[in-house]
Amino acid sequence: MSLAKVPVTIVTGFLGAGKTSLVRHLIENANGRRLAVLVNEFGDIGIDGEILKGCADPTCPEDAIVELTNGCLCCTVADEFMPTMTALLNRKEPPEHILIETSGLALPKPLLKAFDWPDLKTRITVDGVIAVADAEAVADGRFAPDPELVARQRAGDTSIDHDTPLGEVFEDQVACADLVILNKADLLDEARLAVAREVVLAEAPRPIPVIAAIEGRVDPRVVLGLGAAAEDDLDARPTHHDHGEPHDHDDFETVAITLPEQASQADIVAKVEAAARAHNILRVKGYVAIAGKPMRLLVQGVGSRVRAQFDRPWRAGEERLSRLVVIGEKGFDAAAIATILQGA
Ligand SMILES: Nc1nc2c(ncn2[C@@H]2O[C@H](COP(=O)(O)OP(=O)(O)OP(=O)(O)O)[C@@H](O)[C@H]2O)c(=O)[nH]1
Repeated sequence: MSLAKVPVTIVTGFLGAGKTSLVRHLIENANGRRLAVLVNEFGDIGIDGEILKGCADPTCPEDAIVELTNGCLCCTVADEFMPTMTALLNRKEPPEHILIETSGLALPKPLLKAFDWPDLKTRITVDGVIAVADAEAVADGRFAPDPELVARQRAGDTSIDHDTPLGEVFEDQVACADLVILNKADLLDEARLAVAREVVLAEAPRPIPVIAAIEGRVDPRVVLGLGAAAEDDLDARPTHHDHGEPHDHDDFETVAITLPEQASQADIVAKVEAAARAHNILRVKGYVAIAGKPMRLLVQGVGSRVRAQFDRPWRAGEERLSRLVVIGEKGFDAAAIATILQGA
């Protein structure tokens, strides 16, 4: 057995920023390197795992893509995370690199701490923490209330205060990162991209590279092999929960809404857009059955931007079930959203 530790890359980033797109790109461009992927999502519908299994190949076979949907990885370390990691490491052909996609609501630091456990530390090293950010959302000030203020504060070197749950999650993710990817660069011009970059740099507690990307397309050599050994470097990665406060998941709410078969792709996209305009929805994703279509439709919304594509045929015997997971800040009006989505 080799004594070399297996490198692990943790991919963090807010809901809908492009983590799955990045992981998918890394699988597709593995250059023969044997990969394993662990995906964590809140909610019982594992959509990211489904998407990623769709691009499984010999270097990253389907059974090396594992999904844990039972909540926060770091809260299930003993019961789920450790056994899963051990099983991946004990595969007959062990992975040469492991990618972990965290839930968009997860704080990466508590997970990072799990790698400091003796059981894992002897076998694994955290090669790097990659934070994927939605460049448009960052430039729009959806995480930092006022990007210009942030830039001014940065110039004055005062620390920036966040009191929104969104801001806190974003701040913790950037604070933990070895590299930030400003994804969705296609949606911004150079000037707004520069604003987004400023916001990220203002958040980062230490100098880190910030690179722009579209659909997570970044050269794997830039993302993998950072050699950060992040598990030995926890103090450089501050979090809102360093002082003993437990983190909870109460700031956000997830509901799964079952829908009847939809008349057309345009129909369901229009409904999701309408719901997102009327309510403060952070993320929508799921599969939908369209009348007369043998393929299932993958529907994804981030804020009010909605995308849909047919991904694969419904399998023989598989129920043509349409279900969308909707995530919002706590207290959002799930019933009203369901009414819009279920509307005829
Ligand atoms: N315009 C644009 N859309 C993108 C880009 N990258 C991803 N998307 C879309 O953004 C949505 C979210 O992408 P994902 O890769 O699933 O994001 P994620 O961070 O994994 O999402 P969660 O796992 O739900 O947090 C999808 O509809 C993607 O097609 C990009 O570079 N440009």
